[in-house]
Amino acid sequence: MERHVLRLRQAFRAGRPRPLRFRMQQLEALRKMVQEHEKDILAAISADLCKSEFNAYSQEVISILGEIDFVLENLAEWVTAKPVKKNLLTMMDEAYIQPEPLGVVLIIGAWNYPFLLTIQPLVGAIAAGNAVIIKPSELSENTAEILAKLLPQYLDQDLYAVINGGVVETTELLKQRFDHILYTGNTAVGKIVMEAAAKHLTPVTLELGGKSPCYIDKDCNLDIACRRITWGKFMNCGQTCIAPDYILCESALQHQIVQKIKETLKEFYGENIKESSDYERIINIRHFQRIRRLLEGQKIAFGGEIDEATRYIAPTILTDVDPETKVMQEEIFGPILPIVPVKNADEAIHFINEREKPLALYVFSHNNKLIKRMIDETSSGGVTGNDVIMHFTLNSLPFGGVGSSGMGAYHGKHTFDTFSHQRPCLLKSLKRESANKLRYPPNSQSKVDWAKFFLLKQFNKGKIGLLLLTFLGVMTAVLAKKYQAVLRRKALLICLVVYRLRWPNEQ
Ligand SMILES: NC(=O)C1=CN([C@@H]2O[C@H](COP(=O)(O)OP(=O)(O)OC[C@H]3O[C@@H](n4cnc5c(N)ncnc54)[C@H](O)[C@@H]3O)[C@@H](O)[C@H]2O)C=CC1
Ligand SMILES: CCCCCC(=O)O
Repeated sequence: MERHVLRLRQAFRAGRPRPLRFRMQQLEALRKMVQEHEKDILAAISADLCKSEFNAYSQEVISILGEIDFVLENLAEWVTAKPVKKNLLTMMDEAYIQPEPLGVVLIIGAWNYPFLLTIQPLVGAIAAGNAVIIKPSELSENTAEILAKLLPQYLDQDLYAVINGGVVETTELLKQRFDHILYTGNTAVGKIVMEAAAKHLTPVTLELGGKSPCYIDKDCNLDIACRRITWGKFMNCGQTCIAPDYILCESALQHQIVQKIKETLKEFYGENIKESSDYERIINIRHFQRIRRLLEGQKIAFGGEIDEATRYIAPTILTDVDPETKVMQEEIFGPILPIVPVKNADEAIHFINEREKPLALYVFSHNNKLIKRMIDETSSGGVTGNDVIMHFTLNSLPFGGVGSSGMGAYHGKHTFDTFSHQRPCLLKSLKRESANKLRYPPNSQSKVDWAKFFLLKQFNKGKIGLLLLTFLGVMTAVLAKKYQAVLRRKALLICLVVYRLRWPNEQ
């Protein structure tokens, strides 16, 4: 592990990933890899998740190609230094923020969208000028294998490496020093990552999980709500971090919801869901057993069929769920949809707020004020109103968690910012050294008064005042340059007179 990190750090220190042209070339090469090996990538994702190649493309590959195109279109602007507002003391200086790469960064991916959740962070890490180690999840072994095979063929091997392995290898890797770690996975491991990172004071982005609530108001378009919930809940066999984990609604709505979801499932997956090429399977036996145990003691309103041999669990809806039962105590991360009856929105807000902050919140209602109220009175990583999951697809929105659902965010420019240091730069002029006497010892009341003058907020507030002052400042500089010290004192005296007139009582 150490030699991988050392090799990348040496290449980073040599400045290799820094030039904009180089970054663009690497991103274009990454796009070329995806295009030239689309079939291999789709086959790997499909094998890992029993997923159709159509679904593998629309859920993962298309997002990566879109992300690369977006970054290539905007990167030249992102890397450019950004001038900032100045004050009177720096009026004649150069002040700006320069984004700079952090160094060698680590991306740890998860298995449920194994290509998307490793490559999307990689795009931003390359764009920001870093060297990158990727550690795909060992549970999606086919995707991990294809990444290890293809990336070195397209990207600079001294700057971008894939290290495969499970807990042992990841634990070893986490002993190394990185300049940022972006981890996607469960909250328990997120704590392990953060603990390891703390030893090196390494900043982390933790993309974790949680139980994302979905409140259905009695005043909503129930047909549309049930269609969209069905899509987001049962996509990838429920193995989506921002899938609606459970529904909160008035008890009387449950039956209609079950019926409408049942009809939608038939429309989406046909009479025999198990035979549908659009319905995936649970990733492994361990997760299959875990999810099956969540069904114990529950009232199954629809579904419930399971087949261990093929790791099939039917889309299943539970009604009148007791919040104290196991299915409501852990992230489901599977095709089980509990409905927990609440009296109204107040009770729903209370229910949500007495639990850990979720990764996503969903509210379905015709009443926009109610949606905004639920947003204002709860907290979550992100929100989609009258739909589910879709906030993930808009890369102008930072995607991430809060509290136990994670910290930090990425997507689009937010990934570039996550993997950059925003460096403040001030280039002072060597002129008007005399003005610096104000800050040099010995100090005095007069110097303090001048300091107030230059830094006093109220004075800067008035546009006229600022314009006048700028004019006087420029005049002072011009006069000082042309007529030496004599006039300079007069110019400064003029400033003082103006200041005293404007604020006669200022101490
Ligand atoms: N916020 C987000 O964007 C996403 C969050 N998730 C969350 O991830 C979870 C599902 O993924 P997991 O089963 O955790 O994926 P996983 O089992 O693949 O683990 C994720 C990564 O952590 C590593 N890992 C696992 N145990 C470890 C340990 N003890 N020490 C060091 N590294 C370890 C694995 O090698 C893997 O690379 C769910 O909670 C889901 O909500 C999943 C996808 C996206
Ligand atoms: C296509 C949506 C992918 C979202 C990543 C996740 O929630 O696991």
